[in-house]
Amino acid sequence: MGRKAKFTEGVVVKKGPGRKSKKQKDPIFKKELLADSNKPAQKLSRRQKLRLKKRQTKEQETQSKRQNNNAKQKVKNKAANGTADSEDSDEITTSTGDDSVESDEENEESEDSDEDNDNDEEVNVSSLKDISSESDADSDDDEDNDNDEEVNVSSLKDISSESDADSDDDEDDELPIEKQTKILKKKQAEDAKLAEDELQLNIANQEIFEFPSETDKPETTNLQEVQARIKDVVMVLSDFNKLRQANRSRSDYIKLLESDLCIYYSYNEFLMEKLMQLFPLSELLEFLEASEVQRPLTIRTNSLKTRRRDLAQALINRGVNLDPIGKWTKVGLVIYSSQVPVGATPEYLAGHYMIQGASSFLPVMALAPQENERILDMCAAPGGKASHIAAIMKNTGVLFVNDVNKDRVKAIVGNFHRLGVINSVISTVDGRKYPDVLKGFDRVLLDAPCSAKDPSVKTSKDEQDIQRCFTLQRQLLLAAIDCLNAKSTTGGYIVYSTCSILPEENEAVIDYALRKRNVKLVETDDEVVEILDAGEVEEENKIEGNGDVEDGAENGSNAGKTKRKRDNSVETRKVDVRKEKQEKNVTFSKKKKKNKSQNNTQEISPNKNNSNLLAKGDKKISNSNKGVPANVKGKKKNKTKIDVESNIKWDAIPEKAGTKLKKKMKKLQKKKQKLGEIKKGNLNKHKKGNVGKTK
Ligand SMILES: C[S@@+](CC[C@H](N)C(=O)[O-])C[C@H]1O[C@@H](n2cnc3c(N)ncnc32)[C@H](O)[C@@H]1O
Repeated sequence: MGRKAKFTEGVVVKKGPGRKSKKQKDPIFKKELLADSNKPAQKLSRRQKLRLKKRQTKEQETQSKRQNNNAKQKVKNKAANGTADSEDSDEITTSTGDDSVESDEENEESEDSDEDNDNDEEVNVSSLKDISSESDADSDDDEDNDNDEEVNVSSLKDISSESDADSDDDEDDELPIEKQTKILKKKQAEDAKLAEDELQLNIANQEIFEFPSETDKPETTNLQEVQARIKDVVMVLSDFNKLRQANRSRSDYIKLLESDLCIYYSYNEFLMEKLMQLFPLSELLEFLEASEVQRPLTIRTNSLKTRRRDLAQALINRGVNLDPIGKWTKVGLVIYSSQVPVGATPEYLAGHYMIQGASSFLPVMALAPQENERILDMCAAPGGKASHIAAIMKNTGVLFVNDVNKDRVKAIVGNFHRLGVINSVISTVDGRKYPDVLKGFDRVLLDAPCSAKDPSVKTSKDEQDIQRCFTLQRQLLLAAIDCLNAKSTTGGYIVYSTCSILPEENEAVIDYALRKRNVKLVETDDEVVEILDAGEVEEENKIEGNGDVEDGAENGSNAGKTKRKRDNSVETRKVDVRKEKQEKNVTFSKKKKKNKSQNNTQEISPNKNNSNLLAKGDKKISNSNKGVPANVKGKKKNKTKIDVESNIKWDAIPEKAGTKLKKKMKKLQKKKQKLGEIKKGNLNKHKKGNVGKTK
């Protein structure tokens, strides 16, 4: 950094862009300094003197060489043209002379390094300056970064050591420490090369996985070793012909993998074998890993008592860190952390929410309960899904809630009281016998008992347990179908769901019912399919439904955006995938699609009651929905309601309002009064003891 002096003018300095040139006056140089620039500076160190001497002798040598060359050239030129042109050589001589002058003025030159170089000559000068600044202890440029200077110097050193023709001279000039650095660098490069070679060798060796002998295997208790072996075996299986050991078959490797997976993930061999049959290898590992991850804590807003926005605010005020689960549900919240126990907040005790896994919302969304229907939840304890159904029904109609386990039924009663469910009849009947007690329901939910419910499922289940499970599931499903009213004007649907991923407890059960009863699978609503797809649930296990009226009604459901939202949270998605995989949902219906032709429906034989269920069902659906999907319909209805409630103060119709508005408001007032009456009526029902009533 600094200014560039104009030596020819003595006192005037060229103005450049540097800051100093603007701030300070032009420097003044002593005349004697400028007069004889070839003289060595007075205070040269011994080493500098030596260098100078060397350079001078070198210059003399080059000059004499050039003079010789010039002379030769002149002779040649004369011989060729008879004219002498020595301009170029003169220039060279001059420039060399300038260089030498400048290189000697070490202290002054170091100030000039910031100046823009306009020509090659100046570039040469500056690089020489940099080199000289190396030994200049009195460098006065306070704006230069020390480190930068070091880097420049060292890089210049490197360049010069590589390209300088006089490198021998430089080596002589090097300090011992510089020599040592060079040696060290060389050694480091050699070491790095050796390490690289060794690494390559190790990789090559690792690729050959040695199959453990029978004696080695049982001793393996180190989980890291087991994990490494799992990786190795998976690699071998991925390119079996190339990586296998000649005397080992594929089944040997698979057996080894199975036993290692059992050790590593704590499964019994029976279940691991089942899972290995179910998933391709890469998916299996993904599934096992995902199953180890703790599910996030999620809650469902009880729309009978509050709105999600208000609940979220109340919980945030208590130090709960939460978020909406996703766009696909307007009632779910995921809780990341909480300063208070989530199961004991005043909001919980007041029944503003239910602690419930997000995937548990799906069977209810698929069931798509409608207001004023007669709905049965056949295996309902502790009442998570049942209370969700009641909320969607807005406490209208009748919800029959059943579970064979009396102790668990107490939990239903407690939850319903807390959540304010007042449209229910609770019973403790063996579901298989329920058709003997009651039937004629518009919709039935069968959230069946399954092998996955038991926490010890990974180690305790065997073939017999699974068999027992799916036998019960089959019987329950047949009973549920028999409970359904084939002539229902609004429904006629069953949703079957389990937490198990085993086909024996899902697809096979459905298959059985399809053979045993006059029912058929129906398409699942797009919005639910999208949720399931986002969770990578298998295609054939679709949920059917007419849309989530509650969600749509409350907040304008927009399940189409589910995927995008899920991508935002990797952790949540991972866990959801596992849960959703476990919760396979299949739907049965005694009637079907809106566009089905009469012919089609008549082909299907009537059930026990000898009625043509499909044709009737079709008609009813189109009547009730008028061709609009239920969720869209719900949204529209609700939008009006929200507008009314948020924009108009019911008790004060402004006097200035026009007659039209007044009329409208009065109408709305009446509507609200009516709504109030209905609620009141329900409350009275509740007082009469409908809740908790058992049969
Ligand atoms: C998966 S859980 C139901 C969970 C419930 N749907 C919920 O969301 O809270 C299965 C329930 O089925 C009940 N169950 C088992 N066998 C039954 C049977 N034969 N009849 C009725 N319920 C039965 C169990 O007691 C258990 O509570």
